[in-house]
Amino acid sequence: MEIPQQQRSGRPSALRTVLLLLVCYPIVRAIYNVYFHPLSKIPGPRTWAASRLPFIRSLLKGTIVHDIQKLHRQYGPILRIAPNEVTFAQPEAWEDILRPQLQGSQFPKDPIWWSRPPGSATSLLSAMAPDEHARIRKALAPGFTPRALKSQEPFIQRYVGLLADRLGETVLAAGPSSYAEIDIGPWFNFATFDIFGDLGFGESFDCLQNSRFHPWIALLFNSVKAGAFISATRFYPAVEYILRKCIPPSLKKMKQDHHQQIADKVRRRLNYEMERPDIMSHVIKDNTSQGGLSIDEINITFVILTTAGSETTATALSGTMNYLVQHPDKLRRLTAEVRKAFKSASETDMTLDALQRNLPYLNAVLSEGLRLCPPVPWILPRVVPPGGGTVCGVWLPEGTPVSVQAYAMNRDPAYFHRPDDFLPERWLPVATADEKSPFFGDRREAMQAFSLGARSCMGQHLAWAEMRLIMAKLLWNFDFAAPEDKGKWLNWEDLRTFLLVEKRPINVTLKLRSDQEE
Ligand code: HEM
Repeated sequence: MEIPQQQRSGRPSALRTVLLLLVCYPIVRAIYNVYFHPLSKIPGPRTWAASRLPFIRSLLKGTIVHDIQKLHRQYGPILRIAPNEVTFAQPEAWEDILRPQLQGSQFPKDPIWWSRPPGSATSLLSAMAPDEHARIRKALAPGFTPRALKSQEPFIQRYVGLLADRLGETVLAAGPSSYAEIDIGPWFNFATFDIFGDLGFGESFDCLQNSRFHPWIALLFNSVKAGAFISATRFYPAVEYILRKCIPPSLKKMKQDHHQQIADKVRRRLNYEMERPDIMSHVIKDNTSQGGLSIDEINITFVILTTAGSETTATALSGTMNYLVQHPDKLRRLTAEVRKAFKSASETDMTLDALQRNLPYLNAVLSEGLRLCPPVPWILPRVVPPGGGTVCGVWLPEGTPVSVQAYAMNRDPAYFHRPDDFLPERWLPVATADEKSPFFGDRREAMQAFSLGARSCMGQHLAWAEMRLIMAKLLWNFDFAAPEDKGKWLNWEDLRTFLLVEKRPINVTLKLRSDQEE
């Protein structure tokens, strides 16, 4: 049978039209994005303004924080990093985005990064609506006050003591009067995970006991990395849909087992008959009142707290120690301060109170560590609320994702003198009081390692307590140094970021302090 002429030519021409559209649409869209989009006047590279792809590439490579830092240097503190997104490296952005003054003008979280996976309960981090977030935060808050911290001090002291003991054994195993060369990074993780295990679930993860990660924790960083990949797919819902369909059953089973383990841990803690002043005790106590948390909300929130509270603190400690051993003069000054302040490193001498009050250089060193190695190097996007909003003097249409670049800002010469150098002195009181100090003009408010506002870090008192005690106890007990072979030194700027910082070995040498050997 002969196919009519119209039909014969119709198919190819329909196909041609579809192909033409597929080719033309992205080009037209890119031209619109660069020249006619409401954000077209905001500085930034054209390729990033034209399409989301350069951003995604940088995110998946783990270089997003450094790429954006370079772009800020080139284009200034207000930067368009995707067709519809703007990021800021200007101190005022903290207040404008995270603590807006006008009632009802909260910038909610961008669901691309935070929305919960299907079937999962709402957690503190995934709660989008301000009132739902406030309900969960209120239930957790009593466990994070300075008063609660006081009653949690014995738990913290126990694990930090165990950390010092285990490192002491490692040194002794290397032979008398000798020194050990170790990667100190995992040890910080062991301590912070064990502390949170006990404060959160009533049982440590036994990382210090076994000198290795609990299998569950070994999965956590990979899941944070996977989180970056999942967020990338969400920019293209069809890709996200297909990838979700392709998840192998073995991976789904692993996830289920993981959740079951957490649920078991939480159940065991909830069944305790004895009172213990940990974080969970406050959740249980207040849970009978209206607005308490469901068991699923407790499970998921405590999983998130485990990473939020442990990985971050360990990163800050790793970064600070890495800078210290590479700056022997600062290390010497800090070690001397710690050893002079305490007769012993016992719980009764080296208290959290004393560490906070009497060691200005320790506090300055940790602040400098947080500046150069922020554990949360960029605050993931919030969304401009209905009606639009102004950030750093720029009006933005509603729905625009906006973020704060902590890493770029902390190393910006516009805000800090010699910004890439490790100079704890900038945080000493004299630097703010003495006009002649080179650090007098530093914009210290640019550094907000714990963020600001309704969603700022709940665990900052705990984090400071852990950082001070761990650093002081180790320096009191051991002499630290960098390995002689500079090839083993880590350059913090080389680390990749997948929402959190991906660490590499922090090689240090340590021996028992020389005035104690005999
Ligand atoms: C040096 C250590 C730490 C740093 C630098 C840090 C930093 C931060 C930052 C920047 C945020 C805000 C993230 C955002 O809004 O996108 C945050 C949130 C949070 N942090 Fe931390 N954190 C640290 C340790 C801890 C610890 C020890 C805990 C307690 C277990 C903790 C619990 C939380 C919680 C619960 C939130 C979410 C608060 C909310 O959404 O209402 N953090 N942290």
